[in-house]
Amino acid sequence: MYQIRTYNKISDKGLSRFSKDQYNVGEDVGQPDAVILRSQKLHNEPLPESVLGVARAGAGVNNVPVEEYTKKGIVVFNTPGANANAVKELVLAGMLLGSRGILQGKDYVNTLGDMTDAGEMSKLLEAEKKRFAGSELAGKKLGIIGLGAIGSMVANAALALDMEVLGFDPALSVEAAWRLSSNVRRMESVQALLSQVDYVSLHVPAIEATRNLINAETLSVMKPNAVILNFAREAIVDASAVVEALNAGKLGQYICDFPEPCLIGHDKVVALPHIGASTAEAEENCAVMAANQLMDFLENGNIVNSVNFPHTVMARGEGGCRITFTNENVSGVLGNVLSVFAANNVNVIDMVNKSRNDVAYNILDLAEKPSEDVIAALKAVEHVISLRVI
Ligand SMILES: NC(=O)c1ccc[n+]([C@@H]2O[C@H](COP(=O)([O-])OP(=O)(O)OC[C@H]3O[C@@H](n4cnc5c(N)ncnc54)[C@H](O)[C@@H]3O)[C@@H](O)[C@H]2O)c1
Ligand SMILES: O=C(O)CC[C@@H](O)C(=O)O
Repeated sequence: MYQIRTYNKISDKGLSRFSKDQYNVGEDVGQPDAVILRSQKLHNEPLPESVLGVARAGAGVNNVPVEEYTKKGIVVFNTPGANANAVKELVLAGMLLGSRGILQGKDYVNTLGDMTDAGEMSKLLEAEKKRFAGSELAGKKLGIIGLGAIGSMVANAALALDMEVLGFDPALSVEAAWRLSSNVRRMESVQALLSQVDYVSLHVPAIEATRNLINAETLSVMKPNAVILNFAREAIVDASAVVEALNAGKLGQYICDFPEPCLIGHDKVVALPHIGASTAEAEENCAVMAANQLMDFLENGNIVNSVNFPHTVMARGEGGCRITFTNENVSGVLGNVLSVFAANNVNVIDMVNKSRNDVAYNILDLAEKPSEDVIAALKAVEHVISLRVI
């Protein structure tokens, strides 16, 4: 039986992918082979040595100590694009909240609970509604920083709303470029983008290069009425610099999915409780994708959508036994492993060897299962980090 530990509320549609006769799944699983989670922070949570893979049912992996796990040979997966539509829709809602007096108008109407005369109420509302007038999105400039799964969807939707869209993404993937409308104007720097836009939406991962991407300096080039939308991560925006800019009349509004104490109650802030991906559809998509990836990894050794290991897939063939191993990405390791097979008359039928940064990953199909001594000799090869017999 494979053991899967879960953190957070993972959609049943995903968890039911794990067949009951092959998988034991739950929050209290003691010696897990794999972990599936959403936003649980794993940085200070020691994982048992038994863990081979960690699947983030979502896009961001800043809650997982990826570098540390890579050194241990733990494969980290995410679910690219699986919740992108949910985030896109909330960003659109965020832009509408920023452009019209929707929340303010609703709050005002709710103060009229003591009125009993409908005619009086109607007269009052018609007199007061000018306080809640807004402007349209059509014709406004939206800047998007990060044009991956979410950013490209937001860009295309904004174009459909007749907005002018400017984008910045120095590492745009080919797939993302294919998804993106050619009407998005490419900008060469964050500053150039920020200085022109009425709205800016952030869709970059929280990594060292994007920490406090929005700060006092970058804020200083923005239009005084501009609206920042942050549905990416807290760490990307210096919230105290944002509050200062809002208070000084140098920024229009801040609309985000990441409340911080300094933002609470500010009348130019709309802060939501990290619900960008909280739709039934997104939760299901992420959970199903994460579960499928984990099953393929545990049962076949295949690696799809990992953030730290190379994409490695080999169809199951005639072999009687499959071995996978991870090694430090230095020369000679594969040769030394194959020498162990040769010295012990083990026939390798098929194999694939891929590398990514400091790690290499290998799948080998063998004619038959090698002896325990051979497996021990393989594990002892210098620079081999971990090895499984499937
Ligand atoms: N609010 C939520 O619930 C929610 C849900 C999903 C994702 N997210 C966040 O949104 C982020 C983006 O998600 P995605 O699915 O679009 O990911 P993605 O990987 O498809 O896209 C990220 C894009 O950012 C670009 N990028 C990286 N560094 C950059 C930089 N310094 N400047 C400009 N562009 C840069 C990449 O090239 C890539 O195209 C995630 O990492 C996650 O933190 C939040
Ligand atoms: O699981 C969630 O609710 C949030 C997921 C989101 O932050 C992500 O990075 O995909």
